[in-house]
Amino acid sequence: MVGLERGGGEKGLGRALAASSGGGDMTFKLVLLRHGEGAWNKENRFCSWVDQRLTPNGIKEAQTCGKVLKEAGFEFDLVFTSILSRSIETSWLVLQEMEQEWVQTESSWRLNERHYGALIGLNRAELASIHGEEKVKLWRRSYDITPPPIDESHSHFHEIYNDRRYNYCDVAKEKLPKAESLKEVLDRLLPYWYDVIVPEIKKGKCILISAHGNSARALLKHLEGIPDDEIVNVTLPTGVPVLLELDENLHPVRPHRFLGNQEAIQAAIKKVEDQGKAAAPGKNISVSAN
Ligand SMILES: O=C(OP(=O)(O)O)[C@H](O)COP(=O)(O)O
Repeated sequence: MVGLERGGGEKGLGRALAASSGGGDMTFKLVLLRHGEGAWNKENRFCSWVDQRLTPNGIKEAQTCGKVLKEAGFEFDLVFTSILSRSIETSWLVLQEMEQEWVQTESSWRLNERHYGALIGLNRAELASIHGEEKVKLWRRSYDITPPPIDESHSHFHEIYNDRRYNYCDVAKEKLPKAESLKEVLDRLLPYWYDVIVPEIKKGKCILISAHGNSARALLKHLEGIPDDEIVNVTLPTGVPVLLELDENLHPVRPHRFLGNQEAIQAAIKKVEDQGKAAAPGKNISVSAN
């Protein structure tokens, strides 16, 4: 369990930083979150736009996250999620734990996980044993490499594109991505960030964004100006709140902070990184190494 006592100094953090003016300068706080563990996180498969539920462990992670944020004194005014169930379910559990279930929530496909194209459903370790760990790392963590696109022959194509949640997007269904690099995630996320989220932050609202490993990485890259060749080293664990403190121009006033037990968080990051290590070759892997 993530314990505040070990991290130290987090009690009252939310209150102290709530759009406050310390020394005359406005500081906005924003909490970014990758949802709790989903079924395919556990199976080490690229989940992406396939709608998977939280595992019992993922539910616990979300509840622990809620406890951490409550203990730190956060009072959210608005929550944003993707339209994938695991990010929505995580936000419910966090708010429930914080006794803030009433907080308004808005969901957009623009916060969805990166579209992993033809890699969706594949096991990372098996893929690494075929194509090599370096190639899998490039697919997972590079900035501008787009994986092979999904097509109708993919076993999850129709499940994704016939899902009626995509009828309500602000782009036509046929224009939705078929694969994305991190750069392409940022391209579709930024209009939502600037048009919808930023105005709310500038009103002084305390915002939680419950998103995904790569949609959260893309936003973090943008906000912190992380260079293209350094974003490869940024990995987010499931269910751990990331605090960003921004000035009035939405520039970070200090580097982002993971809230909770720092030892446990570092171990969780390593676990996500290790998902790309090679294992014995499996069956049913049919992606071309282009
Ligand atoms: O669905 C995914 O991310 P999510 O669990 O944050 O929604 C991706 O499969 C994450 O894969 P990655 O950690 O290899 O980028």
